[in-house]
Amino acid sequence: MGVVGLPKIELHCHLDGSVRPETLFELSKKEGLNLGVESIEEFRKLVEVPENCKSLDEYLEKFDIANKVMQTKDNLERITYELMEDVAQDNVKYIEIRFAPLLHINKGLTFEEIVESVICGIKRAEKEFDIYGNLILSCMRTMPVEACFQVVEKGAKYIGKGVVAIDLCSSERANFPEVFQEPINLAKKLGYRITIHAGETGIGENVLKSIELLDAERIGHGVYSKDCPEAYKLLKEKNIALEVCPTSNVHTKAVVSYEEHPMKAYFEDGIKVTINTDNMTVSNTDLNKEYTILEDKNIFTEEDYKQMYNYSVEASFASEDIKNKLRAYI
Ligand SMILES: O=c1[nH]cnc2c1ncn2[C@H]1C[C@H](O)[C@@H](CO)O1
Ligand SMILES: [Zn+2]
Repeated sequence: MGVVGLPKIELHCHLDGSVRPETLFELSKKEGLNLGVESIEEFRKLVEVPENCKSLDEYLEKFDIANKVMQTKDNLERITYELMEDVAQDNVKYIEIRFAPLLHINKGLTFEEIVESVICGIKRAEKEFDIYGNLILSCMRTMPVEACFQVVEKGAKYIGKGVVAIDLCSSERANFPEVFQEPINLAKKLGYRITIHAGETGIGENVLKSIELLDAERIGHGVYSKDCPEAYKLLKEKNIALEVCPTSNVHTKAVVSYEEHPMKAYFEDGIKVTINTDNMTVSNTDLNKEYTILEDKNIFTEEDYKQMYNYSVEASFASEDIKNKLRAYI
């Protein structure tokens, strides 16, 4: 579909899963991590998911090295800037980068230093490249609810100054929406937009609960929405976009193959499907690769691509001013 040259939008991209591999290798040596590898090829095997990955939980083990080096202001700023630089080369015009600030406090950085470093990286890249960026603060479902309150409360001062939304991520259990309802409802009151990872590798009911209890405006993945008719109905009625990440879904075994992914059926049924990378390094992908795979497998056409671009613009948490610029591209 010749999408490589077309403008693109990325709504679901984790910073720690998308560190430029060469930088990650360089920084891991500088930080003295003893990984027992000599070459970038060997190193890539440590940070990329293997084909035989069995589950989301196994996939999540691939973030360890990145989070060990993402513990200084300089590293956080540089990694963010380079991600924006790389995707700008791919003609991505707008990106929402997400990360979990509390994964970066291990060497004494304050919450403010962490978030401000990432925002600095975004702003520096915006000045140099033809791209805009915003930040989504992720709360880890593996951490206590109090940690989520902390992220929501401390991050609120950055709303409108780089931060746009709150997310819940990591391992998915059946009752997580009930567990995190209070801090996410508080986030809504404080002015954050809400996107939630739900129904990723199972448990379609979590999509329903994320909409009803957490007021989710977008759903991360939502692969299993079809298993919960009420959730499916609400996605349609409320125009809630799905942030689909095809290669990541194949890797986590959410689906057995691209062809078996329900994204096309959802799209044809009018659900607002958007295409994203999730983790460019862990899944060894980028937006061009995602669209090229979908074209080669005859899953989406160029017309579909344009429709999904429009869905991404409308579902983005960008200002109206930036949305207007994005609308003009296509
Ligand atoms: O696809 C995902 N589902 C759930 N959690 C994820 C996914 N990709 C990355 N994460 C987690 C691992 C990272 O350390 C964390 C913050 O970016 O988010
Ligand atoms: Zn994700």
